[in-house]
Amino acid sequence: MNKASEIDIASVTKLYGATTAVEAISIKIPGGTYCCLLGPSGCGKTSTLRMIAGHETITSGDIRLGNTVVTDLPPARRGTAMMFQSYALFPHLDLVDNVAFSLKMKGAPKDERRAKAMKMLELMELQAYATRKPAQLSGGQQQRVALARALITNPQALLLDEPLSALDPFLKVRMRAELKKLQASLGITFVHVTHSQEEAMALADVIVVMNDGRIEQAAAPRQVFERPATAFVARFMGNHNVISGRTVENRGGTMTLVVPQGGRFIATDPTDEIGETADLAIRTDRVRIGMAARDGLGFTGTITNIEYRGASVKISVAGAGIEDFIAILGDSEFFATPVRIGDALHLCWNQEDVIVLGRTGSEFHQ
Ligand SMILES: Nc1ncnc2c1ncn2[C@@H]1O[C@H](COP(=O)(O)OP(=O)(O)OP(=O)(O)O)[C@@H](O)[C@H]1O
Repeated sequence: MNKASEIDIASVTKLYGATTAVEAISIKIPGGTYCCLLGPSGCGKTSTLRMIAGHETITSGDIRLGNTVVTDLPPARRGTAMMFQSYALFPHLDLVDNVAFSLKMKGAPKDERRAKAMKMLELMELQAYATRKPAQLSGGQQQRVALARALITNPQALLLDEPLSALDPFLKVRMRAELKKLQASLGITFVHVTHSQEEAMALADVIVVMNDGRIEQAAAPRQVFERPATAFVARFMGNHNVISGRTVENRGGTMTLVVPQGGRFIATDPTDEIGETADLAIRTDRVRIGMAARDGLGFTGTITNIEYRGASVKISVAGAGIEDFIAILGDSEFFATPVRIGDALHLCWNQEDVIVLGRTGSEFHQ
């Protein structure tokens, strides 16, 4: 295999007529990284992937792979390979011919391309099915054929467009582990488009969260989850409450206080300097029930819903101008003192569990 190459996306914009699909995004994906482009439908993930592959023209900006600016190169000359959502296998060809297809296009002799295709099928543990047609395989096996077909060109980067979406949930989790293993053993860069937070968290070294054609945050999964940069990222990653609050300067430094609309300051000191309003995130599993601790922040509301989830219980509370605030409690904690819908409940959390969020994605730092 080739040495893994960095992918440098520099101020890349994609317009389709009047529609801005991707707006001046910049990111460097280090060589050998498993990178997931994550975001809701229409945020520009696929357009970004297709521009890296060369299947879509770049309106402005440049893409570099290793030392080569590939902006104007055709797909076959970029050193990338693409695996499509639908696998795009040829139904009338057997597995060997499917896998060998791109070598045939390049004019490789028949013996050579069949030998290489067999090697790729062996890598994917499909050698026993070499003479079958794609329709005679399971979904997971078809996916491995598509991988073999993409990897036969010895790419520096493999580009995967929602590669797991056609699989049932059980197979999805299994193939996810296989993709991760494959990337680690090949050592090449994988760029994987997904709208599933869970998939991105499980696979990626770097998650690029996109929204409305822009990058909201690009960081390791743990950082994206524990330190979401914006309200969008916190909401999209899930398991966070996003509320409005104010930073307050006091003698001990900056402190963040929650100011529910129409409610009151909590744990504030009259001498404190009230700062700007900001969005705050509080992880749902960091919320506790009961009286506020001395430095504890919180509010009292009414329980609007309770969902049993096995190991945990999800409690929704509304009050103090906050419409829907979620607390996830361990099952034993919940059942020790069970509460019911309609009960009043005090929720609290610690100062160090408050994350101050940036306003827009423009504050993106690598
Ligand atoms: N060929 C096209 N012509 C016109 N508009 C397009 C075209 N392809 C994409 N778009 C628009 O560009 C925006 C970004 O689309 P893109 O497919 O990149 O998003 P996505 O995040 O991959 O979405 P999905 O998850 O639904 O595939 C959308 O508003 C989409 O409607």
